[in-house]
Amino acid sequence: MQEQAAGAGNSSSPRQEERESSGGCCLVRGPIIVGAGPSGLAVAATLSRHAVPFTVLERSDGIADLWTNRTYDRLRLHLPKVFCELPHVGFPADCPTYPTKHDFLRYLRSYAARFAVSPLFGRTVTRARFDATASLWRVTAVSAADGGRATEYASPWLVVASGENAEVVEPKVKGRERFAGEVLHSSAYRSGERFKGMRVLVVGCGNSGMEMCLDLCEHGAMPFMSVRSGVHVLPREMFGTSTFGIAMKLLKWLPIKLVDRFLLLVAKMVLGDTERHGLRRPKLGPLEIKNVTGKSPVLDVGAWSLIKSGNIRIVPEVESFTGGSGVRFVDGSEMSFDAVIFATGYRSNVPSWLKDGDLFTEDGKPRAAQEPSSSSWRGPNGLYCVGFSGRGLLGAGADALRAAADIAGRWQAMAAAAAGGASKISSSSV
Ligand SMILES: Cc1cc2nc3c(=O)[nH]c(=O)nc-3n(C[C@H](O)[C@H](O)[C@H](O)COP(=O)(O)OP(=O)(O)OC[C@H]3O[C@@H](n4cnc5c(N)ncnc54)[C@H](O)[C@@H]3O)c2cc1C
Ligand SMILES: NC(=O)C1=CN([C@@H]2O[C@H](COP(=O)(O)OP(=O)(O)OC[C@H]3O[C@@H](n4cnc5c(N)ncnc54)[C@H](OP(=O)(O)O)[C@@H]3O)[C@@H](O)[C@H]2O)C=CC1
Ligand SMILES: O=C(O)C(=O)Cc1c[nH]c2ccccc12
Repeated sequence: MQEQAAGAGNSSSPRQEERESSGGCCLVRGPIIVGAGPSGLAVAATLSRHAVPFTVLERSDGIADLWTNRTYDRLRLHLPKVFCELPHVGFPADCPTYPTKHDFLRYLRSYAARFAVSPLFGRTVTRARFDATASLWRVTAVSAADGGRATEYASPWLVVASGENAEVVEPKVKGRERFAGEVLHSSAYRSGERFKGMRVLVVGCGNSGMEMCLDLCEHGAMPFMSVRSGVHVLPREMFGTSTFGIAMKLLKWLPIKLVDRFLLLVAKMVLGDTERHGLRRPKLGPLEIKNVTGKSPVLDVGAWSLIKSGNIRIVPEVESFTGGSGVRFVDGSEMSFDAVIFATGYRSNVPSWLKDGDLFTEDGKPRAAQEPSSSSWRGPNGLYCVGFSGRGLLGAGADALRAAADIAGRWQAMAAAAAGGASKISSSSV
């Protein structure tokens, strides 16, 4: 049966044609791309420039689900826009240096429209395996709107672009079911407005935890931030320019350890000693730890001064919920809260559906991240990974360019071989 494309214009798009093959499987033209976030869009756009067709499968009902449905209202990119551009198109000149999430979404929508990327929405990829006999990736996607109907798509190339933040991470804390107040993950937090006057425990001190505490304060709530192992806090800007931009420039000339020492020296001058206020700094420097473990430094947008002034209070790691509004910490102390927000991060979901290829560890990280000599963007048998290098949007764009160029080379070689075969047939039949 011919699979009907869900997104408007998809079935009519020559780039995303699907061809029926036997056994209820759609053999698609060009690669299958899993995910229509910034990474998936960047690969699709670059393929489009190489005149290679593609099929994008996206579980949500629109592009960039993370940015559309799983982020808070006050979110802005914390790197300047020049470091967050996707390949081929910059942000508009009138867009602020640190675009809001709405600016970013506008940019992504216009990017998708410009390159005629029309994903098949509502398709959750649940399985992908390489069929060595047919030399094809067989990708199963389930459509909730269609009563959970599963469709198999097949292609010689599979691009994994489902993101490092596909699923929420929430620790299983003892006694959670006995907590009387609301418990939510940062991905479900929109604004501090409805927490006005409430004592809110925010678990985690990454960028999400910090920015939510700031937002809660600004909305008249009383935030407490639970810290397990500490974090590097850096000012978002140093000497009037972005800290990230300065770091990138210095890295061209200096080793990472030296750049880290410089960043920490300036951070100490600007922010003071964070350890004195309960935020221990990790042993590795801010850039090195990002490289080695993926842990992001906090780029401060205002929370730090509220920690210093005591408006955001630091508390230890949570041990258990004690019933009612009580929470016990690992140092044995107890406090009561009206709500708890887990700002405990995200993980990729690739290991749950990618059944072949040795590119990912069991916890969803590209193996190459542990082996710096190997590349994380290409795996065996026509498998590609975009957006898993732990280097944000800039890294995703670089992966996309490499993956699309590699696929385009193979696509063109196949097309040339097919044309050669066809001309042989036609000349022999004349
Ligand atoms: C709050 C927040 C702020 C951030 N800010 C910045 C920033 O300022 N600068 C920066 O460089 N980076 C930032 N990041 C990092 C972020 O990872 C990137 O900005 C960007 O979203 C990565 O794009 P992506 O396409 O790889 O992943 P995502 O944006 O997560 O997109 C992946 C897409 O794949 C879909 N998907 C997942 N699983 C499946 C499946 N099984 N089947 C089908 N579809 C699937 C998802 O629905 C989603 O639409 C931020 C992250 C967060 C959480
Ligand atoms: N404005 C922006 O651009 C923003 C960007 N981001 C980015 O989004 C990504 C995700 O950020 P974020 O959501 O903050 O997640 P992170 O993974 O960066 O931080 C998670 C936090 O939760 C803590 N944590 C995790 N598990 C547990 C546990 N079991 N018990 C106690 N604490 C725990 C971690 O502590 P520990 O270190 O001890 O594991 C850490 O402090 C990052 O790349 C970040 O930079 C996020 C928000 C805003
Ligand atoms: O927001 C993030 O965590 C990102 O992935 C962006 C990013 C990539 N490399 C960095 C180094 C320092 C701070 C942020 C980033």
